Amino acid sequence: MAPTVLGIDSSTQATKALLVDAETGAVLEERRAANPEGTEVDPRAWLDAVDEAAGPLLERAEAISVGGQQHGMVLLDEQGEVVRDALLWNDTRSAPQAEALIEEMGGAEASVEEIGSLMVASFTASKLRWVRDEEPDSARRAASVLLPHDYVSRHLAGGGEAFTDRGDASGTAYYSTRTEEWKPELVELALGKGLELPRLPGSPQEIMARTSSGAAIAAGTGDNMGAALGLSQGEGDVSVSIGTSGVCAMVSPTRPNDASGAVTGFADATGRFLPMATTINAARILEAGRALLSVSHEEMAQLALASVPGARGVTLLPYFDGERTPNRPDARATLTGMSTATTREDIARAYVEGLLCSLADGITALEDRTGTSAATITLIGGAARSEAVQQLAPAIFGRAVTIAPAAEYVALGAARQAAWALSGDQEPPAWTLTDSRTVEAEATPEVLGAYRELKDRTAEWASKG
Ligand SMILES: Nc1ncnc2c1ncn2[C@@H]1O[C@H](COP(=O)(O)OP(=O)(O)O)[C@@H](O)[C@H]1O
Ligand SMILES: O=C(CO)[C@@H](O)[C@H](O)COP(=O)(O)O
Repeated sequence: MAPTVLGIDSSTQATKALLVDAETGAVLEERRAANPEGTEVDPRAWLDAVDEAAGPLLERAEAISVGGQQHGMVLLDEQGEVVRDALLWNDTRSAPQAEALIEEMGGAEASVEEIGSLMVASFTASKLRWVRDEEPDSARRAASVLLPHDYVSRHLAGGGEAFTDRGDASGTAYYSTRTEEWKPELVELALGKGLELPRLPGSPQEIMARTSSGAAIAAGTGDNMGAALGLSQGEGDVSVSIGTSGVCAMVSPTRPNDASGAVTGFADATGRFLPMATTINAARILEAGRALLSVSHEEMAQLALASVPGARGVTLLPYFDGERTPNRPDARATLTGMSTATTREDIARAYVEGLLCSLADGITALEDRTGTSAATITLIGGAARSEAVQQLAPAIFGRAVTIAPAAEYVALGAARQAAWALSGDQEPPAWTLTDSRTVEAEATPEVLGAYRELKDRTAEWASKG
């Protein structure tokens, strides 16, 4: 019988666990548990969630791996106890600290040279600087810093030395994607003192630890790197994930280099790179629309599809919770173009179009900055289940879109990494995705045009204060 492996996704809204056949990638069982709301979270809640979701499956797995939301700052003291709540990727309070660090590093180009990306409030280093500035007691007590997936992996190993991987490390802003090493001097720059950092693997398929019952634990990775593995993406393939965050990611053989900050230059979990354009607002745009209209997901989709392209002049710039791409941490959403004839259908349509236009800008930025046209574009994530998103994406992106069958691709990617560690092979196991379908539609460039016009106009307002 083929061995079974366990892939875990500790993402912003939930922890998901998949028990998977290591040879074929077939999902044998799936469980989930909710993670706490908010951008500042007690990380011990993720351990309860992983116990609930993955606990009953652990004994059946020969290898395990954890994908997790990127960038979150988990600060621990000398005894390994939590110093303060984790600040998550979507917590924008450290925006001034990110600006200060860019300046201290020598400017935008120097930031990209050192860490592969332009520093923003999402990155762990800017959160460390915020702690230095605002909570000197926490800074004094802190002895080590972990990412969410490292913290969960260490729990499954029953404690001991923490470990991570190059993919998730590349989102900290104290790791060099050029030399593939930690940059402890950047931790010191950010926090005013050094911290212990998790061990990095020698190879992507290294077994980093074992559970108490002897199952191998792989290095794990950031959730977006996990999704690329779960989709078995090749070079030039683009995934568009619509979860809490909106992520356009392309697997690339070359180290990205974008000082504008539109595209971050992360590493992937296999030895390649994963340039990404990431938004803070994504699935929750539709949640906000649903709340406003008091409808279910399905009704929201049907309302949106009952309107017309451009929502009869209504345009949404969906920066509800501040935004990261473009870098407008203090922004709020703007809805324009309403008349007394505007209907519920038009509002629903504007919300779906606003979401898709922000992702279309992400795809354009990725293609521009990498100089590579997307070979394929695959939609994944919770809100990719929306019928309206599926039908309107090809019109707004102006090209064919692949709809992957609804599945937890981050957890599947973690399972693939676990199977890889178990086999010790040079390459991850070849798992094939079945049941993907391609959707096409007539392009509606005028919708993206209206969105971009509003985006430019509000940038002017922002710069005028
Ligand atoms: N049919 C649907 N239509 C629109 N949004 C949906 C649908 N099903 C789930 N979602 C949204 O997907 C989001 C969760 O997506 P997911 O990719 O699991 O997020 P994360 O990985 O950030 O925890 C939730 O905000 C939920 O409302
Ligand atoms: O900050 C980023 C990527 O840089 C986010 O994509 C987080 O990794 C959270 O992802 P989800 O929970 O939305 O999947």
